Amino acid sequence: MSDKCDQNCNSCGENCSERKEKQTDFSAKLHEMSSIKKVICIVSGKGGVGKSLVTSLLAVTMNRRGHHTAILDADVTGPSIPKAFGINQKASASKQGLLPVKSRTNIDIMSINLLLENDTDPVIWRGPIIAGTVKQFWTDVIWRDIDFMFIDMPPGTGDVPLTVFQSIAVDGIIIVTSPQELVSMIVSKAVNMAKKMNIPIIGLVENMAFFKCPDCAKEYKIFGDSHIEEIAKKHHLGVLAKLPIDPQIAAACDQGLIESFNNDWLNYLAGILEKDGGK
Ligand SMILES: Nc1ncnc2c1ncn2[C@@H]1O[C@H](COP(=O)(O)OP(=O)(O)OP(=O)(O)O)[C@@H](O)[C@H]1O
Repeated sequence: MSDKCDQNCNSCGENCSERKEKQTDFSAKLHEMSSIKKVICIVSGKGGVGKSLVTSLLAVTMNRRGHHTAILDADVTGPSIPKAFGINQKASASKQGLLPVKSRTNIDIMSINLLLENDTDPVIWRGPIIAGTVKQFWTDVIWRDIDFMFIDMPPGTGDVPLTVFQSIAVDGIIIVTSPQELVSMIVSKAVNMAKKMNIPIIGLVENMAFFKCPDCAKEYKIFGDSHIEEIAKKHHLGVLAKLPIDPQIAAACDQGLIESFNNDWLNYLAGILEKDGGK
């Protein structure tokens, strides 16, 4: 029996000979020195729709509005957060736990790329190891006085998102989509997963919704007409933001300067998050 036994086999992860019942509660305990008021997951039904971009911009927006903000990069096989923030240094540790790296504007960040020796090393791990790593970002990192944590989830509805939802106390999710064919089905999958896990859906964000010509200000729908309003209505959800295709934002991400990019795209969403408390 573990020295920490609280007689609750249901939530205990120890492989103990005296186990009385199967583990059904997979929730993981936040590090004892951490304090996080709100945890928001950014998800997408498929890859490449701009989930990491929305996570980064949302963290920057909330930080500018005076909230102490953090990003947990759960996209372990495709971690793009450190690059967008221009972070080159590695994470350090104290005796008590791992310490997130601070961005230029004081956003706390943890990502697998802050732990690997080389940023270009591929993470060739199986699902349970990846999921275990994300869990450790929750249990072993000291997240001090965080108002809003944003989790950049891996794309899809597979093993890792499932483990994250089971182990981390998530307050809500934001689903990112783009105006392409198949999106309706893919959003439905993400919505249904959240419903099955009993996690509140804050709403939808459409990325790459249009391109605004810098010369004549005409808007072009590069990926065709959007069906986001119908999809949102079908699931009784709100559309929280529509982001344009903007070459400047792509350049800012590539140069590690996302914090210097000025826009008001996510202000409405920020207001909704604030209304629900968190600071
Ligand atoms: N609105 C936009 N305008 C211009 N470039 C964009 C926009 N949204 C995303 N991009 C670019 O598209 C690429 C993919 O975006 P991002 O990494 O955010 O997607 P993702 O959904 O997180 O991808 P993955 O599922 O692979 O993790 C990045 O290079 C990003 O800079």
